[in-house]
Amino acid sequence: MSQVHEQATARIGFTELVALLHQVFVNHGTSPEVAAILAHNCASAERDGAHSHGVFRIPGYLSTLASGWVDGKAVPVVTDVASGFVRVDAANGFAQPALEAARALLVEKARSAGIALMAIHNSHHFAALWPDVEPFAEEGLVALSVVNSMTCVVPHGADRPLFGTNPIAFAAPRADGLPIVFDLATSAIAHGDVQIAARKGERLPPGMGVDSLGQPTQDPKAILEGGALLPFGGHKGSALSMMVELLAAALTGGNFSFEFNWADHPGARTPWTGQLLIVIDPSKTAGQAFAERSQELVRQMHAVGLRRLPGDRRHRTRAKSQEQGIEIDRKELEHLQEIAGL
Ligand SMILES: NC(=O)C1=CN([C@@H]2O[C@H](COP(=O)(O)OP(=O)(O)OC[C@H]3O[C@@H](n4cnc5c(N)ncnc54)[C@H](OP(=O)(O)O)[C@@H]3O)[C@@H](O)[C@H]2O)C=CC1
Ligand SMILES: O=C(O)C1=NCCCC1
Repeated sequence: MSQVHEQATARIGFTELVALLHQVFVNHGTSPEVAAILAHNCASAERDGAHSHGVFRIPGYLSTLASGWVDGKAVPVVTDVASGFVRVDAANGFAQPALEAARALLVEKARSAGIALMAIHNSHHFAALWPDVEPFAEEGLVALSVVNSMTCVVPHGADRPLFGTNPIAFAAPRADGLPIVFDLATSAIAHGDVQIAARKGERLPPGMGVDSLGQPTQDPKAILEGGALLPFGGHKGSALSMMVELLAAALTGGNFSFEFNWADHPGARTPWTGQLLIVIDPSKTAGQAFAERSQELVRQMHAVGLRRLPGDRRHRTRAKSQEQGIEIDRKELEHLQEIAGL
């Protein structure tokens, strides 16, 4: 006897997913302007297969909004501090609207001075970092960004967690291709991927984290329930994570990953920290040569046998999503439609 099984996944177009998420955010307390920015960011991550920061994050966004921990209607305050320095108070809102509010000024400064820095504080970053840097490289600029998160990583040589998973993202233009972009947590694995593994009942590779007794474990639940993550690459990743705390928190006026207490806001999930962006106009130092030089570097990397550049997997997934629609868990999609009121 044949059985008809419902497909486990469905496909949705990018514009449709943005519209759906926009409605979800507005229904849960954000302004339409904030909703537009978050919906685009979250749908872009899902489109590119960056699942740890795509629609998987929606329940976290919504419980955070419901808890009152973050202001979904915050209006960022932009201060033009100096020739190469923009400061943004995100006003206890999400980081991406703060970046959007100051983007034009940052680009103008980078183009006139050759380099400009944006320091965002009082902000919540709950997303992938590459969407914050990639657009700059698409307009010929080099961009670097760091953001700190919440305490869950044991510094190399220490006994207890202190750092966040603290990602670093970099983007640079190249002559004959998409910008070179990497975006990586300084922990051995992103917290989001540990949550996804726990949900799926999968074990992690060795070297990712420790249990509540500080013993190495491959059980994601043991990491999430009283355990902690390790930095990638031992003392090297630990030093980079420390740098992220200094740049994203101490330099911006934001919280260190260990400095906020969300106990009064049950359901809150987003870290209330800071973000730093540095944007460079390479034409000021290298003329038009920079994009040619970065292209040459890629050519030589391929010549020595490299098959995958950072960003290649994402761009392949993006192309497939654009052709066939974004593949998404059917139940998750139905839930989003329900909470969007459709
Ligand atoms: N907001 C926050 O506070 C935080 C956000 N995050 C986000 O979590 C996400 C995941 O981070 P993480 O798990 O470290 O990312 P990954 O380890 O999956 O990937 C890191 C980078 O390396 C590239 N890459 C991966 N494998 C290879 C390979 N075999 N060869 C060449 N390049 C490769 C990726 O490109 P590709 O994408 O093409 O695979 C990506 O640019 C990031 O977007 C990060 O911003 C993490 C921590 C905190
Ligand atoms: O995956 C991670 O690690 C994080 N993502 C969003 C913010 C907190 C940490």
